[in-house]
Amino acid sequence: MNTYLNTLNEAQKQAVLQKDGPMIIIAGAGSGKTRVLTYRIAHLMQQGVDSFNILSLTFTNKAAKEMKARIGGVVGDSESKNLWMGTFHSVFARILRSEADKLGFPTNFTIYDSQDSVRLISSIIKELGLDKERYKPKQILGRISSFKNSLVTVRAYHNNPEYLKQDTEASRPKVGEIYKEYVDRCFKAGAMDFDDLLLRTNELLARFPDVLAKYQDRFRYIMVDEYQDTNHSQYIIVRALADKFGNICVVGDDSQSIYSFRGANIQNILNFQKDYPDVKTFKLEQNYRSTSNIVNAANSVIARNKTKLDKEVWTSNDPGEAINVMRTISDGEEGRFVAQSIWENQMNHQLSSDDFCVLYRTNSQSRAIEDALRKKGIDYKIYGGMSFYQRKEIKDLLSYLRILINPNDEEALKRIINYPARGIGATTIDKLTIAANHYKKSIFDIIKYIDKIDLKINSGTKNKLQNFMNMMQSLQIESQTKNAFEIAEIVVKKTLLIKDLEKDGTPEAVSKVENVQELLNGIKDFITDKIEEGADASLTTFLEDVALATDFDSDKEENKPSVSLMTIHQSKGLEYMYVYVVGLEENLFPSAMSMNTRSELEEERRLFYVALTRAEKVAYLTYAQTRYRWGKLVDAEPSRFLEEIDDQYLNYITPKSTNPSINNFVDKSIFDDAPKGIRFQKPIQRKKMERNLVKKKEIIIPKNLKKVSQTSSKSNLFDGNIVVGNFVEHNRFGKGEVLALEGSGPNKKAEIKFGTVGKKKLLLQFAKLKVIG
Ligand SMILES: Nc1ncnc2c1ncn2[C@@H]1O[C@H](COP(=O)(O)OP(=O)(O)OP(=O)(O)O)[C@@H](O)[C@H]1O
Ligand SMILES: [Mg+2]
Repeated sequence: MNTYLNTLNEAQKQAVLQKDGPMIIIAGAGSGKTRVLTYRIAHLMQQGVDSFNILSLTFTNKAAKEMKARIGGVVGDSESKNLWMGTFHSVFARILRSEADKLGFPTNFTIYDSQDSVRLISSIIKELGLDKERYKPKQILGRISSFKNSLVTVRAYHNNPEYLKQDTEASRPKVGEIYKEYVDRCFKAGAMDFDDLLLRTNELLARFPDVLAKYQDRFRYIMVDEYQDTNHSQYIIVRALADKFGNICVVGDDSQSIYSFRGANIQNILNFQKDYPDVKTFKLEQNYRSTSNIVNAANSVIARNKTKLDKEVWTSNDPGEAINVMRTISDGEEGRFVAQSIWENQMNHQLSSDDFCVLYRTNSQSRAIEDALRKKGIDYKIYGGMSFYQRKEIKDLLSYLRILINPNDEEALKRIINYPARGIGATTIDKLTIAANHYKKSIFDIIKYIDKIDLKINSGTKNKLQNFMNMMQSLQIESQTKNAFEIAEIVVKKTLLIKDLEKDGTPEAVSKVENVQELLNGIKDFITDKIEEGADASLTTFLEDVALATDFDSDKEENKPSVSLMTIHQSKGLEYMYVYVVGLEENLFPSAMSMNTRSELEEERRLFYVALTRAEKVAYLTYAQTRYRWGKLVDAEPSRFLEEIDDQYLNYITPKSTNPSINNFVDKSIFDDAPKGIRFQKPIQRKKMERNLVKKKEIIIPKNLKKVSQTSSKSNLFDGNIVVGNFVEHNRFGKGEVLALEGSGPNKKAEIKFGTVGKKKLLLQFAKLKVIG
C-alpha cells in the first residue's frame, strides 16, 4: 500500500481510490477535501494516468501551486510539472491563447482589467449621449458582467424582452445598446475582459465540436475544488469538458458558499447530482484542522441557516482553549489589543508570525490593525490586496496633503492635477512639464504664472488650471492654521474626492469611500497620540509618519515570517494556528448591506463560519463599542454571531455586556458642534470619552495581565501622584519605569522607559497611566 494512503482516514481513502466516473465530495470545513483532491491526483498518476490528461481547477493560483508542490512530493516534480492546474480564469486564458483565432480574436489578445473596462464603458456612455449619473459606468459593467457569467450574450439579451423590461424599470433602457457596443469594441480592439475568458471559452466549446473533442480527450480527469462558488459560466464549461469521459470530481461545502454577489451559484452542487444520476457521493465528517471547541462553536452557528445540505462535522482533537471574546472601546484600541495579543502569544508560545492571521469583513478595517502591528514592529502581509497606504484612493488624498506642504512635489501634483477629473488632459500636463524644465521652475509655479507665459494652452483649459490653483492656494492658507485632521477633512470636501465614489454605489467604490474615511480616522488617532505626548501634531509630522510606514512596506522581504491580514473572502481554504476575527459588530459583520433578506443574512453567516473554521488552535473574536463608519462615530452593538455561539465555547476576556449600547452613559451633546454630513468628533473629546468609558465600565486588560491589575487596583491612578521610580502601565506601550518628571498642572510630563518602545515623554493628563509598583 502506498504510504500516502496511510495518512488518510477510511472515507478519504475511498474518495481517493474512486478512479472513474462522476463523484462529489461534500463536507464541512477542515475535513480534508483539498487533501483528498491532492492525493487523488497523485494516485491517478501512480495508477498510470498521464499528467497531461489531468485538469484541476482551484480557487486561487496560490492554492494550485501548493497542491502541485505536494503532488510533486509523491510522484516527483518532473511529472507534476505537466499538470493543468490553476483558477478557471488562468487555465482558460491559456487555452484561448491557442484557440482564440477561431473566434476572430488574435491569439495575443489583450486582457482588459476592470479599470480598462470601466474606461471603455464610460466613453461609450458619453458617445451615446447618455446621462452619466443614470448610467454609472461601474454599475453598467457589473450588469454586463452578470449577463456574461450567466451566459446571456448580446443576442440572448435582445431575444428576450424580459431583460429590456428589467432595465427599463431600473430607468436604464439603453443597457442593451451599451452592452452591444462594449462587446463590439472589445472585439475590434482584440481584447477580452475577465468574464470573456469564461464566456468565450464557452463559445469556443459550443461552436467548434472538434475543439471540444480535443479538450475532452485531453482532460480525461477533471477536478474542481471549492465547487460551491462556481458560477453558471464555469459550470457549463466543466460540464462540456467532462461530457465524453464523465471522470469529474467536484469538491465543496455548501456552508462555505460566499460569492453569490459575484454570481456564484450554490445550486451548482444540487445540479451536479441531477446532471450525473450515477454520481458517487462522498461525505467526510472528521475535521482535522481545529480544536473541538472551534469545530463545535462553528457548527452551533451554521446550524441556524435554513438552506443547507445535511452533513456532520466532528473532531477527535482536544477541546483546546475556549474562543476568546474581547470588547474594546474603539477600533483603534481593537487594533492595539490584537497587536499586543499576537506579540504576547508569540513570546509565550515561541511562535512565528506566520502562525497568525487577522480576518476582517471590509478592506478598510486593515488600517487600524496595520498601524498597531507596525508600532509594535511586527511584520505583516496583506493577502490578496494592497496594504492600506498603497491603495490608490489613499495615495490620492495623501498627494493633495503632500502638495500643501511642498508645492514642488511633482509626482504628487501629477497624480491629482486631474483627479477628480477637472478637464486637464495629458497634453496640457506635458506642456506644463516642458515649461517647468525650461524655466527651471516647478509645475506648480508654472500654473501660478500661466497668464504670463505663452504655452499655447487654450483659454478654457487655462481657466481650469487657474481654478485648480485657486483651490490649492486657499487650502494652503487653511493648512497654516489647522491641524492635520482638520485640513485633511477640508481637502476631502473641497476636492470632491469621495463625492463621485459615494454616488457610484458599487462594492469597489464603497470600499474606497470606506478607505478614505478610514484615513481620516487614522489621522485623528495620530494627532490624539501626539497631543497626548505633547508632541507636534502637524501635517508635516503626519506625512513623515506615513512615509515611514510606506517604507516599512517596501522593506518587507518576500519570505520573512509575517502575520497574514486579509478579508474573510480571501481566506477560503487557508488555515492558521491563531486567528483573530475583528469587527464583530452589527452592520459591519453582518454587513449593513446584506441584511435585507434571509438569504443575504445566511451568506453572512456562512462567511462567519468560514472565518472561524480557519483557526487550528486559538480563535479571538473582537468588537469595538464605537467605530467611525461613514464619517460618523457610531455606537456599535456586538454582532448577532457572537450571540449565536453556544456560551460554553466562549471565554469573555471582557465581561459579556448586558447592555451593549453605550448610549446611556455618553453625553451626546459633545457631537452638537460637529459639521453636518461628516460628523467627526474632535480627537481630544473622543479620547476623553474613551477615558470616561474606561472609568465607568471596566479597565480593559488582556487576560494574562489580570493579576497585575488586581494588585494595583487600590493605587490605580490615571494622573497625578506619580513619582520617579514608579512602575507604571500604559494602555499601549505596556509596562515601564518613570525616569523623570517635569512641568506642573496640565503640562506635567513624565519620562518613562517602556519595555516595548523604549523612552517616551508623556503628558500625564492624557497618558492614562496606572501605577503598578
Ligand atoms: N487524515 C488526515 N490526517 C491528518 N491530517 C489531515 C487528514 N486529513 C486532513 N488533514 C489536515 O487537516 C487540515 C484540513 O484539511 P484540508 O485543508 O484538506 O480541508 P478542507 O476540507 O479542504 O478545508 P476547507 O473547507 O477549509 O477548504 C489540513 O491541515 C490537512 O493536512
Ligand atoms: Mg479546502
